[in-house]
This record gives sequence, structure tokens and C-alpha cells, in this order.
Amino acid sequence: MDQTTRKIQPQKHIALVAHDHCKNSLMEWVNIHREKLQPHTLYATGTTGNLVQRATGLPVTAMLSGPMGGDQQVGALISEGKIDLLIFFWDPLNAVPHDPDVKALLRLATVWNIPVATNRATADFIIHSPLFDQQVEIQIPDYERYLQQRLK
Ligand SMILES: O=C(CO)COP(=O)(O)O
Repeated sequence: MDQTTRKIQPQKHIALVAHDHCKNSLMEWVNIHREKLQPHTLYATGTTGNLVQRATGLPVTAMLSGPMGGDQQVGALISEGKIDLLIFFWDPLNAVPHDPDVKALLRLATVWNIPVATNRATADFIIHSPLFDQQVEIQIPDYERYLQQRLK
């Protein structure tokens, strides 16, 4: 796949997602890093978003709840280049009914090469990275060229 680049702006669009047993941990993490997260635009799946907003007062654009399609909505935003960073505390110890959606979300985050934290330690590394508040250029699939080649 040919690659092109996309600029991630200093003010980022960040998606927050947590499975039920991980929600407290995510809310605690957001509270700890409230000041750092404040200038950025937050998105989330339904329950996570409402809980984060209630617990921290930060504005969050909430999609549908995960099992009802929220993971897919976040994945669609990633495919459209509208999400720059995914913080997804997924639960490795409990099954969820929408496991294919979880996989699809993680897959699209990898396809579009955005930074992803799937646990708290990685989220800490990302938020403490000097790149967190900077403009960053990432490599992404060159979709225009991909389409042109398929239409030849
Ligand atoms: O299920 C989720 C992610 O797979 C999260 O959904 P909620 O934020 O609605 O709980």
C-alpha cells in the first residue's frame, strides 16, 4: 500500500473508550490528566463519554454505547481522519457481546496509524510524550492512489 502523510495538530481529537471493569481506571486517569486534556477535543463511546463528562466536567462528544454501535462510530471517525489518538482500556479478562466491533476498532486504528493506548501504562507514556502537544506528521495509506489503481 502506498503511503502519504497526515498532519496531527497540536490540539488533538482524542477518543476515550473503556469496558465496564476499566471505566473507573479511565475516569481516574482523565481526572489526573484533566489539565493536559482540557485543550483537546474529546470523543467517547456512549457510557464512557457520559461518565467522563460527569466525573471531570470536561466536554465529551459521546457516540452510541459500545455494544449498540459506538465502537463502529469511533472506527468510522478514525477512517475519516477525524480522530488523532485512541485511549481504549479494553478488558482482557471479560468477554463482551460486541467483540467483533472491538477488533474492528483496533484494526482501523492500526490501518490509519493513530497512536493507541490499550492500557494505562501506555496512556501515561503517550500523555507524557513531548509529541502530545505538538504538531506531528504520521504516515497513512494513500487512499486516492489506492482507489485510482483499483479503477484502472
Ligand atoms: O463497549 C465499549 C467499547 O467496546 C464501551 O462502550 P460504553 O462506553 O458505552 O460502555
